[in-house]
Amino acid sequence: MLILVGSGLRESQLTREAEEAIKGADIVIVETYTMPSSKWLPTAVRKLNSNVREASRSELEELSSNIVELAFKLKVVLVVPGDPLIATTHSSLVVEGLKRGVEVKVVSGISGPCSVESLLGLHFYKFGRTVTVPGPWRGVGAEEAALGLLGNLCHDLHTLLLLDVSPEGLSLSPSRAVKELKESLRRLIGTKLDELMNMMVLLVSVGENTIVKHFTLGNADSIPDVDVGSLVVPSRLHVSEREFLRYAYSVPEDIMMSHNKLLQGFDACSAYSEALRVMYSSSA
Ligand SMILES: C[S@@+](CC[C@H](N)C(=O)[O-])C[C@H]1O[C@@H](n2cnc3c(N)ncnc32)[C@H](O)[C@@H]1O
Repeated sequence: MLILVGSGLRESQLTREAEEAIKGADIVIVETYTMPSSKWLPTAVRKLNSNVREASRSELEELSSNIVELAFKLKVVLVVPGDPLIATTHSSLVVEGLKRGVEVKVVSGISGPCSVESLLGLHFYKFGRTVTVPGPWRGVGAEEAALGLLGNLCHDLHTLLLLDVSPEGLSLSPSRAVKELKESLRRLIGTKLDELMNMMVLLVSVGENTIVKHFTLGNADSIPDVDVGSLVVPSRLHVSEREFLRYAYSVPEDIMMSHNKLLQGFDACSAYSEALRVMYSSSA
């Protein structure tokens, strides 16, 4: 049997179901490479089971057919930070197991990206496509992320931007992510980017002490660095969303009102079509 277990974001978020699965496993594999802030995880898992192996990305990729093989005879548990299937590639392991007739179970965990959306108090139904800002180690620009953002703005939807994690397990810094995003937006929409410089961006790092900082696209120099974080560009904020941000995170009302005014006047759909045209013609 193969069980994918989500650990949540810290030890106190390990569910009873997760603990039982880990305790009852013949072998436990732990990966921490998808989340830079999960260094606590192997120690927490070893408190519940002594047969624990830590796997890097390449080890896990190499091991994946062995994992499925082992799961025919043994109870194999793969522990993943957050939720095991949100913004990770582990669904291929589930499919591989099912294809080969192995019993597969998934134990959900509290997820970083989901917690970001939840804790901001923004309307869940108003989130559009989630994108990842790639790190310099990928050797590609952030055009895909920029397109996703413009498409969401065109549809009046919020955008969650995840920060890429390097093969060594380091997160792209928020200020570098904004720099990459601006460079890509400039390539795609040229001077229309100037109209977005006062657009509000939120940096969110969910933890025991959740951090929410607001800044503008044009003024991202003072953003703090965090171990793990996400950026959110809200679409036009509803009054209930503004109240939440104001009372929970002290985001000033005048900043949110000028953000709304800016988006009201910005023709996001024409910027989006221009960006698509640039992308399309440069890749043709
Ligand atoms: C590849 S995703 C993995 C998500 C994981 N499977 C989960 O469910 O939490 C990792 C990205 O999610 C975002 N993220 C994860 N945990 C976070 C947290 N505690 N606060 C803010 N963003 C977080 C960051 O952008 C991070 O680079």
